[in-house]
Amino acid sequence: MSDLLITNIRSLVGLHPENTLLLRGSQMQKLPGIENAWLLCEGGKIKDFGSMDQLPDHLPNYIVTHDANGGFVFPSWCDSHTHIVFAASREEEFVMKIDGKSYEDIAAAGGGILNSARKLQVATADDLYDSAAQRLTDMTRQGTGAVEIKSGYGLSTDSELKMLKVIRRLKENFSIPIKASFLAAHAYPPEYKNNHEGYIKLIIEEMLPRIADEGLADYMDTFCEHGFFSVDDTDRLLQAAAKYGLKPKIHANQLSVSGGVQVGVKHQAISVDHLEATDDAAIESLAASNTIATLLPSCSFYINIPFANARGLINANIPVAVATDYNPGSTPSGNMNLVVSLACIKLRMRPEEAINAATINGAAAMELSAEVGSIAKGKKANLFITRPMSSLAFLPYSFGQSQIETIVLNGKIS
Ligand SMILES: N=CN[C@@H](CCC(=O)O)C(=O)O
Ligand SMILES: [Zn+2]
Repeated sequence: MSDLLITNIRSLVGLHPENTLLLRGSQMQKLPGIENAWLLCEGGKIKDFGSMDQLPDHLPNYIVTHDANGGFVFPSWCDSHTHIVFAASREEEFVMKIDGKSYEDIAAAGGGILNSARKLQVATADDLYDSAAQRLTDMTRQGTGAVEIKSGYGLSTDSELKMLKVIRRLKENFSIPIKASFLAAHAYPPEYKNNHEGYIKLIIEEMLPRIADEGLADYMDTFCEHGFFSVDDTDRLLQAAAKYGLKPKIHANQLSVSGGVQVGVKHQAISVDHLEATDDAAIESLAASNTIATLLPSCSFYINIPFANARGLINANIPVAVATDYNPGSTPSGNMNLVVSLACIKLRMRPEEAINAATINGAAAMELSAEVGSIAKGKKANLFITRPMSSLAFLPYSFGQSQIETIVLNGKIS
């Protein structure tokens, strides 16, 4: 692996001290950096960095030099909430939404998650792998360097295992860190419409042991929402998952105040995600915990639901992450640059806060912040270099347009 020296960096961004693994509340305002910098990658890791007036003059000649030419260098985005394994797009629902149907109307009409499940159940593992690999490649080209991927469109033992095995193949074939979450509790399949207990039992007694046995998941997820999985269902599922060492990362308070935040906190969830409908009780419960609030502003944008109360969460000293929620129904986009812009525009996060939420806190929401999410010696050299920009704020300001010029993964220009 040839080593890489990046020179003439206008600003090297995200230099948190090596022991910083998570930023809470007001800590998120700080995004330390070095102006006019260089950065050296060795063996796939960040070896050293400094200011251009202290550039080491005797570097071995096997080092490849890349002139950033006044661009900024950022740690890669860490996208901690995605559903990128799916069989087909759902643009017919997009048109229904334009015609005024809500997310719940579409789900009640057999669309939504059940629509994706029907298509996934008949798809081959190879086709699922190929389309997910294409999505993941596109995401890395847009600056993402670590990702979490959920099951949840299988809704049967065989199909959930099929999805998780596709995620395992992605882990094997991509060089970026990938975490897998088990989300069979995403919707009740039609055959269990009137037998919720039967489906919960199927998850607990049949799916979980097999998934744990084959080491197919890192986390347990549930869609804790009225009309989907109740607080009691979630409580039982998270308790069962804990027996197999699967920590929770759950969907909570997306469409209504569901109690999902509190049940997640009760089970020491790594993160509770969505929170578009969060109330004071949810904020209080998070403030007294180590659980991360992961906000998904491109989902709010796309399905026209309220944006999460990021300011309330940050003011309560809660760690906030942002992620894409890339899925075929509520968010058909894996673009973290857009997420960061929406975090500023719609969640009223300052650029520094939004960038921290999309890097170090996103990494923490996958328990990866010792490895990625900031520029620190010894961390994986997953970064991107922008075009020359007038300031840091130009990145989210220029929404919908990518400023990224060069991607570096494992210390190599890719
Ligand atoms: N809300 C639950 N799951 C996804 C949407 C899934 C779908 O509509 O296919 C989400 O995070 O938005
Ligand atoms: Zn989701």
